[in-house]
Parts: sequence; structure tokens; C-alpha cells
Amino acid sequence: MQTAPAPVIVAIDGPSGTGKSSTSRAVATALGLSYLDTGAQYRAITWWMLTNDVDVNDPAAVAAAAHKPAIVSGTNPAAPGITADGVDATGPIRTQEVTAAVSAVSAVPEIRAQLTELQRRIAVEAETGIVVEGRDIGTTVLPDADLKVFLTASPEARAARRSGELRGADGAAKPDLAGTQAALLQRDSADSSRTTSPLRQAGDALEVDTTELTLEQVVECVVTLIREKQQAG
Ligand SMILES: Nc1ncnc2c1ncn2[C@@H]1O[C@H](COP(=O)(O)OP(=O)(O)OP(=O)(O)O)[C@@H](O)[C@H]1O
Ligand SMILES: Nc1ccn([C@@H]2O[C@H](COP(=O)(O)O)[C@@H](O)[C@H]2O)c(=O)n1
Repeated sequence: MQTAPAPVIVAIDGPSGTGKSSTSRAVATALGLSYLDTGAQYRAITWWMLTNDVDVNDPAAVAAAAHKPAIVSGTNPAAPGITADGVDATGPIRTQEVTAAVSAVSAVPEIRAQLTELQRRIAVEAETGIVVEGRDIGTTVLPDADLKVFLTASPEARAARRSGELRGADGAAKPDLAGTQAALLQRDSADSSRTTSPLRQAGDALEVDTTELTLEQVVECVVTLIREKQQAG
């Protein structure tokens, strides 16, 4: 009798705009795995704070409200929605207002403790395995992941990708590339310099520089790495 393969846990981390979400979703789809966007969870809790008049620049106020919203994440890579207190936040979490506030909220230790516990629970429950993406998955959330990948790309490439995305979203004129790049780097700097669980490459993570790669090439590379790990046992 054939036994089912053990669930595989994949951690994908990296700075903003390096392709974590696109790659993780495509890899999960290709291999029939679940998918978890932890950035969406930090965005959802930030959106809830903004909507409920919590001062996101007051760490004590954010900490006091950390346990209040119930965050529920979809793990289907084809449609990974998210709700905060039962309200669909999938669209609102992508606004500029949330993007500008999320690093301050995610730096608060009580917020990180809350979401880290939730992320571990979701990963354990994934029947066939899961691809989890974020900033501290390989270092803190899932240090025993079967495979850890750290995606990078030049700031220029990341800004160009993002500005194309922003233009496509609302049909507006091409946004200022320099401004987009500065905003990306500012968020990376805040995420890398916080005290609790900063953005960092795990010692045993494989770095994949995506600057000169198409999305398809990155996906193929990660799928190959996972298959190699599975074959190695
Ligand atoms: N290798 C690639 N080549 C070209 N474009 C890419 C590549 N990877 C991702 N993209 C595009 O770059 C943009 C950003 O990708 P994505 O949202 O997956 O990055 P991210 O690392 O998850 O970003 P963030 O951390 O800010 O959420 C998207 O428009 C995506 O389609
Ligand atoms: N594991 C994580 C994931 C995300 N964050 C914070 O959320 C912000 C938004 O993430 P996106 O991937 O949706 O851009 C990010 O800038 C971090 O502040 C985190 O701290 N840890």
C-alpha cells in the first residue's frame, strides 16, 4: 500500500516587491499546497486599527487592541481572501493608507505574538503542506520548515514591477518611479530595524535573486527545490 507523502512546509521571505506573493501562490497551485500570505494578516490588523480609530503610531494603544480583531485567512492559492472581525478586508488592505501604517503596527511585539501563533496553527493544519510567505517565516514562525527561500531583487526592478502594477490597477498615469522606489526602501528599512523578529534571511535559507528572472523562471526554480527536498527524503 502506498503512503501519502508527508506534508511539506515551505517558507518564502524577502523584502517588499521581490515577488513573494506571486511566486508563493503559483508554487502552491503547481504542487497542490495551501498558501498563507502573512503580510495580508499584518495589513488586516492594521486596517482594523485604522477603521476603529486606534492610533497606529502609539505602540501601547496598538498592543492593547492586538487581541481584539479575529483575523481569518483563506489558504486557497486561487483566492486567498482575508476577514477581520467577519468583515471582508481583501480589498481595503491594499490601500496606500494601510501600506503606510503597516510597518508601525507590525513592529509591536503583542501583534507579532498574536499573528505568529495563528500562522503556526494554520501551517500545522495544512493537510498536504503549505507555502507561507512573509518577512520572518524562516527565522521565527517556522524555523523547522522543509525549505526556506529568501527572494531578493534590485530596488530598480522592484520599483518598476510595482509601478506597472499600480498603473494597471486604476488606469492612472505611470507613477513616479523614484517615489515608488523610495517608499519600498523605507518600508524595508522599518521592517529590518525593528527589535522583534525583523526582516532577515535565515542562515539556512537559499537566496534567489529574481532581478533578471521572469516570474515563471522563479516559480520553476522554487518548484525544483521543493521536489529535490522531497526526493531527498
Ligand atoms: N520575476 C518577476 N519578474 C517580473 N515581475 C515580477 C516578478 N515577480 C513578481 N513580479 C511582479 O512584481 C509585482 C510584485 O510582486 P509580489 O506582489 O509578488 O511581491 P511581494 O514580494 O509579495 O511584495 P510585497 O512584499 O510588497 O507584498 C507584481 O506585480 C508581480 O506580478
Ligand atoms: N511575516 C511578516 C509579513 C509581513 N510583515 C509586515 O507586513 C507588511 C506588509 O507585508 P506585504 O508582504 O503585504 O507587503 C510588511 O511591510 C511588514 O511590516 C511582517 O512584519 N512580517
